Amino acid sequence: MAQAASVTRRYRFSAAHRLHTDQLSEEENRRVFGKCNNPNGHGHNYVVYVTVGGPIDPATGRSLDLEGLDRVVTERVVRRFDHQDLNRDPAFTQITTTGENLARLIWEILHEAIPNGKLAKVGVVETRDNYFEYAGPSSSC
Ligand SMILES: Nc1nc2c(c(=O)[nH]1)N=C([C@H](O)[C@H](O)COP(=O)(O)OP(=O)(O)OP(=O)(O)O)CN2
Ligand SMILES: [Zn+2]
Repeated sequence: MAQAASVTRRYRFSAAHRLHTDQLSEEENRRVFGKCNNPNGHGHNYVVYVTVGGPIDPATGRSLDLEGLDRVVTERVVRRFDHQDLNRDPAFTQITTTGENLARLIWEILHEAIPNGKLAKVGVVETRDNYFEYAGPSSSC
């Protein structure tokens, strides 16, 4: 029986954002999001870790074609977000541009494109100290 393994590949993009939601008043936004609600926004050099898994092909020793993964992530994620204002992205009109939401959005984008349930996890590094992960909807939901 083929053994399963996982591979994690790192990607980068830089983007601006502002933590703000129309569901709260201006004052509540300032209280909840603090300096991250600054109207001028701010930027991050985001690092995205994409983990994919599957059986190891006995002939190649690989569980995944990394070049294929690069194509998908570059076209669908890096090109979409690099040097953009995340708050202007259509996916963020109703949700805040938190790391949690960004990790989930990237997972959803990649889940459509990566076949056979191979996508295991998306990790997003936002700052030196902030790291977010999303691994798909919880089975209990
Ligand atoms: N739950 C979340 N909280 C915060 C998020 C988030 O995505 N989810 N994001 C931010 C900011 O976007 C922010 O830019 C990072 O803020 P902070 O952690 O304060 O970053 P600093 O490096 O400036 O931290 P200091 O400790 O103040 O140096 C905030 N919260
Ligand atoms: Zn931020």
